[in-house]
Parts: sequence; C-alpha cells; structure tokens
Amino acid sequence: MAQLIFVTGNANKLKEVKAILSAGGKPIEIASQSLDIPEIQGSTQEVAIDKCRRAAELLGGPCITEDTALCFEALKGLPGPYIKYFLADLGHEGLNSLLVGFPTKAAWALCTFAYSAGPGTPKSRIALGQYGTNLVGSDPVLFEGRTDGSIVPARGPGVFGWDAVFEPTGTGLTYAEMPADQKNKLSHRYKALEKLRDYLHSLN
Ligand SMILES: O=c1nc[nH]c2c1ncn2[C@H]1C[C@H](O)[C@@H](COP(=O)(O)OP(=O)(O)OP(=O)(O)O)O1
Ligand SMILES: [Mg+2]
Repeated sequence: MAQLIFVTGNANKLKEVKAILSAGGKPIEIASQSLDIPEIQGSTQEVAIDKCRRAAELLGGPCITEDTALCFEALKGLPGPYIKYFLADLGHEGLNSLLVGFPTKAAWALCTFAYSAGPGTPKSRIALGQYGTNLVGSDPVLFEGRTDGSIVPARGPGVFGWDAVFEPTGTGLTYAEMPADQKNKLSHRYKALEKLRDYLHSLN
C-alpha cells in the first residue's frame, strides 16, 4: 500500500503512531496531514466514523483518523470523547476533583482508529470487518483499543494531555512516568494499532 495519510492535529499522537507502526515485522509508513476536522457529539464510534468520513472527503482519498476517549467508571464513561474539553478547562487537578466523593477512581483509555478507503467507496469494496469492531462492509472501518487503569494526582512530565493522571493497572506508573517504549507496548493506542496493522496487511 502507498503511504497512508493520518489526519490529525495532534503532534504527540503522530509521534506515538509512527513509533508503534515502524516497530514490528512489517512496518507501515505514515504521512500526516494536520486538518481541523469538526467533531460531532455522540458515542466514540459515531464521533470516529463521522470524523474519518469528513477527513476522506477533504483529502479526496484514503486516510486514517484517531479519536481518544478517557472514561471514568464512576461517571458511567464520561468524559469519554469529550475529554479534550474537560482537560483544557479543568486541568489535571480538576479531573481528579471530579472524582472526589466517589468510591472508585477506575478509568479506561479508549482509542478508536478509523480507516476510510476514500470518499464514495462502495461498501462492498471493504473487506469483512473481522479485524475491527464495526459492522461488516461499512466504511470507515473502526479499530478499538482499551487500557484499564485509574485516575491519580499528576505524576511525571506534563507533556502529553492527561498522561500524568492516568495509571494503567498493575504498572505503578502513570503514562507520563513511563519511557515511551513502555507506554507504546501497553497503551490504548498500541492495542488499536495492532488491529489496524493486521487489517492493512490483509488488504495487500
Ligand atoms: O495517549 C494519550 N495520553 C494523554 N492524552 C491523550 C492521549 N491521546 C489523546 N490525548 C488527549 C488529547 C486530547 O486532549 C484528547 C483527545 O481528543 P482527540 O480529539 O482524540 O485528539 P486531538 O483533538 O488532540 O487530535 P485530533 O486532531 O487527532 O482529533 O486526549
Ligand atoms: Mg480532536
């Protein structure tokens, strides 16, 4: 497959995606395009599908997009896909404050990649959805990865989003405290990319 275009405005995501996809047996090359794609409200899957469709239309060709949600168990999955706005307005401390008084600080990070074969792709051209979680024959195809953990007071460098307040279960470290290659072997993004990688190789 020719170079695949990842449409994102987030440089940290891009860095991780490149690192994850360049490792392993059959590397996949990624080019990127920073486009400001409006994001609708809805479930993580609805948000992901709509964003990828718009990106493919703007580009006029195949592309991938990615949406990240951070879901608090005590809040029944919120903020979910709206975490970007919660983080921007409340900061790390405010995210912790949201959970004061709740018995559980459990949370999960959910990554949803979407691959579109391009605008106007006849649905029948898309292979079985066996690698993704979506319905057979739809475009875009979704690939989800989830990592469980808990929300903690910030520890580690505040370089990437909410990394400093998310501690994956069993690691004793926040994402921010981990070396990049440790995060990239257990992260929500890694798990989703493994599925996307299998799917892309199956197209060739
Ligand atoms: O591994 C991560 N570790 C820490 N923080 C993260 C991570 N991954 C995304 N984030 C942040 C970025 C944004 O505040 C929100 C997701 O929002 P989301 O719309 O998916 O990302 P975005 O708007 O920054 O980039 P894009 O142009 O690809 O939509 O969570
Ligand atoms: Mg976004």
